[in-house]
Amino acid sequence: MQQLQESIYQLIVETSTNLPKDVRKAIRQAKANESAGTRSAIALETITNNIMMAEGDVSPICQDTGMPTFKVKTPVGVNQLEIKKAIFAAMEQATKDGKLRPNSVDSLFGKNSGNNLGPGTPVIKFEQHENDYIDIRLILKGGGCENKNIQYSLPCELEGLGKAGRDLDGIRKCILHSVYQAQGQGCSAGFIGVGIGGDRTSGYELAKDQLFRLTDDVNPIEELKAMEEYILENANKLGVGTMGFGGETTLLGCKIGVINRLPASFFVSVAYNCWAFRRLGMKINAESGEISEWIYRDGEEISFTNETNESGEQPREVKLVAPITEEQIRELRVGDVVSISGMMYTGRDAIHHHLNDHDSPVDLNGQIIYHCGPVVVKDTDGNYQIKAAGPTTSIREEPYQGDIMKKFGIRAVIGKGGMGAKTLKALGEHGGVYLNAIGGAAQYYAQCIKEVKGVDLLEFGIPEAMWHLQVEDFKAVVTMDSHGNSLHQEVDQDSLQKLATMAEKVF
Ligand SMILES: O=C(O)C[C@H](O)C(=O)O
Ligand code: SF4
Repeated sequence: MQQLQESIYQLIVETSTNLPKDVRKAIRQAKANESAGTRSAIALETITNNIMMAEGDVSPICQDTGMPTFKVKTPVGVNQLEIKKAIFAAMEQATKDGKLRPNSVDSLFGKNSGNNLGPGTPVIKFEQHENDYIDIRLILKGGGCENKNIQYSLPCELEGLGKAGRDLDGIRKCILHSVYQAQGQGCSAGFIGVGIGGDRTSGYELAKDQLFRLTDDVNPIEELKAMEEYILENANKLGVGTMGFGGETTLLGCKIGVINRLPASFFVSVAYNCWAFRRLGMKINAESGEISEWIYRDGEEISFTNETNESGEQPREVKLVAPITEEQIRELRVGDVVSISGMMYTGRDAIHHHLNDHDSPVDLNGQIIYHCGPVVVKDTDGNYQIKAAGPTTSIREEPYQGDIMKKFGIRAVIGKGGMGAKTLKALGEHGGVYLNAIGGAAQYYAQCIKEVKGVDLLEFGIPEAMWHLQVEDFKAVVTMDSHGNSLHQEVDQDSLQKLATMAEKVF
């Protein structure tokens, strides 16, 4: 049991900190395809640096270590309850060690269990197999990309593509649409797993199962092989690009599976996974609990160190230190890069909900709010250490953001994926700016955080508390300015037009 727990702990740590080779390969290709100096190229540079930093420091690639999902195959006769116990204990340890963020939240009362255990967490699926070893695979899929999963019920009418019928071409349209609707919000470029058929539950299950396939495997069903190739090629013509910045690569992988359906139902379910596609596996000796082999680790080592693009024209870089004045904000334009030093305050879902009808625990006048739920541990001296701190998807705060900026005099918000029309209007009225940080680059940003100066509302749990952070040279891109410009709106409209050129029947 102790050895089994130790092996599973290794699996968790490696999955969270060391991106698999096939995923790295796809990212390396995306980087090679991007022209030097573009926003997407710069974002990919940060992403690849982040991947290397996470591996080197054995720290989470992304602060959102997701919904841990274990798929376990055991020889007949192995005690599955023992395995479950070992998984729970290993999860708890990995959370304590800052390799996982406490991510299990009571849905009714909002309390974070603090140890990643609770009703429904983690997800563990058992099966038996004829082999004599335990095959255990783990995927850590974050909440932001999970929110971009989508399920279609055919026939249906799709934006840009028109009617999608109960046939291969209808399926093609759904899959293309799924990539379009994700935009940059699930930290594109992403990977998709698609499930055709089943009921609503088994359809999604099948879609997620596809994420356990290697990115370069070949679909044994001829039609699906052709579909996977078609989608990968054509989704990359949408121009959403890394983080939704526009660019050459929008999709890094597409895997499609099929099961039977009911006569009345025809579901196409899509599981969207961000570039931080964390999945690993191992074979464990059923007697001793020792690791006998890693899965998803074959092949050449993939690093990015020598791949640095020669930079083309560099965007304008503006230094910001809070408190920021309205005049400073009005000077910023979409496309500018800002480098922030000084203070910023984290605030995500619970904080925005709270600030809507409460006072702020700190004076936010002229300040910067960072949409971020970090991984935090206390060191031996009792000081908080930020272990991972990338941005979270900002659009969830759309109902609140504009009002809260005006109410407290906040001048800048940092997040990812962009915000909507209401916030854009408020930025213009109030003199505010939206800054896009690179999603998933949790090590890169953690390194910019020099000190935790304080924390408020810790009762909301570590990811949801308001952390007072002192930062140095924290870089982000202006993607929505106070003059009515939004890069996100532009990329969305442009990609919708491109999607519409793909309406004609192909399959
Ligand atoms: O919860 C987070 O920190 C990020 C989340 O995965 C997101 O993409 O919004
Ligand atoms: S922040 Fe981005 S990279 Fe991290 S889990 Fe969310 S979608 Fe994935």
